[in-house]
Amino acid sequence: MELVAKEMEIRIGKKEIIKNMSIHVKKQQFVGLIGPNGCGKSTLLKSIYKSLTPHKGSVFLDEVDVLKTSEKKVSQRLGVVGQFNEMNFDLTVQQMVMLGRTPHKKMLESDNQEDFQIVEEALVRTNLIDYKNRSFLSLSGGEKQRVILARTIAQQPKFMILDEPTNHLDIRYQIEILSCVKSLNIGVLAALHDLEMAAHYCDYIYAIKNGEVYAHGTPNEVLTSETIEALYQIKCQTYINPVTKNLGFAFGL
Ligand SMILES: Nc1ncnc2c1ncn2[C@@H]1O[C@H](COP(=O)(O)OP(=O)(O)OP(=O)(O)O)[C@@H](O)[C@H]1O
Repeated sequence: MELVAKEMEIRIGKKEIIKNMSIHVKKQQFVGLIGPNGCGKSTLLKSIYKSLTPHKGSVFLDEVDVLKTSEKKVSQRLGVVGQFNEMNFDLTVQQMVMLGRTPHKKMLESDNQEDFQIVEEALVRTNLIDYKNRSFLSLSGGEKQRVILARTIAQQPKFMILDEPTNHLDIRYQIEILSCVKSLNIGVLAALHDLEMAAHYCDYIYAIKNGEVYAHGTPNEVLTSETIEALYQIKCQTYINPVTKNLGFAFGL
């Protein structure tokens, strides 16, 4: 699916958080949002997945007018992996992942064989099969994050939004999670802090500063020393990472 968010404006109280921002994610593209803390990445994403209502703008997933469509219909297409995954009641990992099937079900419809199969596959993809019967609340932050990804995969979305999906994850799992999402071959819009990960996984990047698009283009076009210095107010030199053979970054104040 393609995502087109046009001329978005979001105010919280009197503060203008997002100012006339437009984002386009083409079919099967992995698009990154980068930018300093507080620049508006999460706010923009929340308005796209209907957790916050923008003051102006439109969001379309193909022909679906997201802002005017019910949450259930949107979540049959759109999956979200957010930053915080706190819950007050406990479920097993399998039950948590099964919740991903909810948008596809009628009220009180029970889980069928196909649902269990889809959940099993999502657990395998996220390396969680051995955790199936563990209590969700007993998991580490990184393990919880993988369960949330598994739940989103079980939702079988046609488009995915990720808000710093690799928070809490060690380097191996950062790579595994992003590779797993990439292998789904669906449109993805992801807020990412790690620039090397962004360089490696993104087909296209929007750099955000003070609620506006500061630069956009391919990783090579956007992730230049000049742009990074201007975004984060630091010194930066780019190089080719000898291990990944990709763009690498050296930082200093
Ligand atoms: N409910 C709120 N009330 C007041 N200000 C808010 C609220 N939510 C967000 N903001 C402000 O909006 C700005 C953008 O926040 P947002 O969380 O979108 O940034 P971000 O780019 O995702 O940051 P980070 O990288 O730290 O997650 C920040 O200055 C934040 O303090």
